[in-house]
Amino acid sequence: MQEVRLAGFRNYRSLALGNIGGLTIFVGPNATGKSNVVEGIQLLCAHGSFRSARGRDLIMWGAPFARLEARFVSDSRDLSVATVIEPASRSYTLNGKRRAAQDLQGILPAVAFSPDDLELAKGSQTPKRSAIDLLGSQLSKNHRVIRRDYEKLLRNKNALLKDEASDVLIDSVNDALIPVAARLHMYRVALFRNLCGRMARIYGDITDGAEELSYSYIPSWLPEDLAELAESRPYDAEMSKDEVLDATANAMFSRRLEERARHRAVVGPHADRMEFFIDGRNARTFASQGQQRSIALAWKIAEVELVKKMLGVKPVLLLDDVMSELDARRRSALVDLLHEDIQTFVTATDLTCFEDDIVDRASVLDLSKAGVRA
Ligand SMILES: Nc1ncnc2c1ncn2[C@@H]1O[C@H](COP(=O)(O)OP(=O)(O)OP(=O)(O)O)[C@@H](O)[C@H]1O
Repeated sequence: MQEVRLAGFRNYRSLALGNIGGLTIFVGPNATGKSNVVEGIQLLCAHGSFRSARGRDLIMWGAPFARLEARFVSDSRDLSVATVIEPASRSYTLNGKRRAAQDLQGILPAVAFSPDDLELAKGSQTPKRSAIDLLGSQLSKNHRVIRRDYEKLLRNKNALLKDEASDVLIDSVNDALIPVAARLHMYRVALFRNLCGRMARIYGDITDGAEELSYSYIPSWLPEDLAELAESRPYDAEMSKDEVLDATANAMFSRRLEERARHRAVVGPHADRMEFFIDGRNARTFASQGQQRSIALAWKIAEVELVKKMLGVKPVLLLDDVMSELDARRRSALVDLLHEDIQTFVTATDLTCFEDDIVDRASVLDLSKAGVRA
């Protein structure tokens, strides 16, 4: 990425970054807009962001729309991508020509790591599902399209359940939902398995082989006794697409009264869970904060590896405010990536958490300085 421009985005009326090198460190006191720049770059690359904000939150207060643009070289070609964000819609261009978001997928992939990711091994499941789908959407157009279709159908179903619609209407939306749910499940599980295989090795490296990382992917349709078991020890069952289809359809049927009573869908990939285990014990309940952070770090390093392997390009790495959150050992695992010739943007309130050699080869941009923000 050689150039980035943000206009009417978050707290930036206009920000232009040119001659971008391998490593850029954005510094500035709290609330200067460091995370905002990183979010803008991630939206340009991944067409999604670690903050999952609505359009109207991304547009500068009072501005009609936001425009993000990046110039970069891919396969020796000069390319420019732009995203225009309006309150209720987004549009994308490649070299000035209008494109669908999925057509730009994977051209300029990004891996972002923010303090929220440090919670990836903890309780809430939503960030894990979002992280795996955001990664999948960058790696495969199909994953993106299926996820979008699934979310649309799920919104329809939830609206019907809320309105206490007739069984006929709910059955018809279920008929459309089941195959899409099964496909999204298959994509997710394959990706999660691939990611976790790498994470296990990376986690072993971070802990000098002293601890073993394993995982469970717990589908929402798993019977309660098996789901409980999968929460207490690693679970990774291989199932064919037809088996997943049947399991989804059966669970939707057997839990239809529960869905009616709760006025929302309880079966489907939006309710699947992912758990990690250290030496066979559930990390959510037993891991120390440091161990949970190592899992998050292993997840992110594994994402970088996967993007490189599957897309054949190095992702842009966005490290928002995480350096100061990691101890020296974990920071050094992350810094190893900075030596891998991966274009990286890092934010920090000051430079104290960086080794001298890192600062020496970085472009340091103080976002609080006049002239940086117009
Ligand atoms: N749509 C918007 N329009 C204008 N300003 C916004 C908008 N959204 C967020 N902001 C402002 O942007 C400011 C900077 O936010 P940002 O999260 O980038 O700060 P930061 O430099 O990363 O801070 P910290 O070091 O505390 O994480 C915040 O004060 C916020 O109120």
